[in-house]
Amino acid sequence: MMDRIPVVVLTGFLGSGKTTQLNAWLQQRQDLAVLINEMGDIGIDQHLTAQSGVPVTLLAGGCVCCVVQGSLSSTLRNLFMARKNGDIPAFTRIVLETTGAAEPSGVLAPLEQDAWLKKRFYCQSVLTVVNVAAGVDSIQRHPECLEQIQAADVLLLSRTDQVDGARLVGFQQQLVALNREADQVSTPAAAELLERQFERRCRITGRLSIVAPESSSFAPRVSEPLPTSSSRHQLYSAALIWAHGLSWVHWQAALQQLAGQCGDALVRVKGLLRVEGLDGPLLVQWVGTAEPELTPMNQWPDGDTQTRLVLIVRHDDPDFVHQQMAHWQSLLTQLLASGH
Ligand SMILES: Nc1nc2c(ncn2[C@@H]2O[C@H](COP(=O)(O)OP(=O)(O)OP(=O)(O)O)[C@@H](O)[C@H]2O)c(=O)[nH]1
Repeated sequence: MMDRIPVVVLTGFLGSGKTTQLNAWLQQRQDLAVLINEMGDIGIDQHLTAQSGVPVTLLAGGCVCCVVQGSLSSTLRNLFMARKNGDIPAFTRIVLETTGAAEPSGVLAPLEQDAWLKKRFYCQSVLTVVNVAAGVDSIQRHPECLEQIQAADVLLLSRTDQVDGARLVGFQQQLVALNREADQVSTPAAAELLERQFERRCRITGRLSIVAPESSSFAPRVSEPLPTSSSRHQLYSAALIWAHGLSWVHWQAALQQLAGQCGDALVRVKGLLRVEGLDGPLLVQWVGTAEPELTPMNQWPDGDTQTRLVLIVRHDDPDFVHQQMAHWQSLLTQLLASGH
């Protein structure tokens, strides 16, 4: 059999720190190809990925574990052929950054079920980023978090800078109860991790051998059967593309309004905002109920100076996110019209 190309699955809940970890690897390694899967219809992450010269492909519009599995298969085929024909550098492995809602075994299904792909690719590892500051609450609230932790070969602990030592140790023990086989490593993890092989996965024809949790106290509160549509997660996204800009102060007020509208349902916001007086966009990174992080960027990553923002909520009504976005957009229009 020809040498197969390893695929490393980088997963972790929304906003846990996947792109941040990926960027750290891209600064050290030129021999990767990267696939970035985003839930929303517009991609933000590919603009935040270091300009490293490695091939980066965006799979937008849904989760690779269910909605865009077909796109994953065709993208892997295209990458294989482009590499073979010398159209792109001869990468040694693929890093697949999933959406924060992905179920890792669903992500791997095309690699196991498609005979053509199976001959050419294999899953080398599942690396799961866990936001230590969000802690147990996040695991209890979001069933995806638990699935991702249990599927991991290695747990990459992010935001260790935001918790004290005792809390970190306590949380690590709780993670052992959920997946006792996975090593725990703080981010940014060294790039050597990308080489590590995990025997149990290869032996069982690439299938995940999920480690059963010892403790039931982490059982997710939402325990509905998992349908295969995009609604399986009760996580829904809406995107805004807006040609206009506002002052920084008005953007802050508008973001507060968005938080008020969505309440506890708000899970993740990220975007590039056009701000009057700034050459580049204002990068918004907002995870759960924490304060939004607003960072001015020197320049627009792709020359497109429109405001772009993705909102992700957890709600049982799929229309909720669109209603909130429509409501918010009318607020933005009012702010614009008010002449601020
Ligand atoms: N303080 C701190 N912030 C972090 C750390 N890791 C990530 N962040 C911040 O957390 C936010 C989200 O990080 P990302 O790397 O974009 O998270 P992600 O998992 O790729 O997000 P999604 O793709 O939306 O699921 C960003 O503002 C990061 O700067 C960390 O270890 N410490």
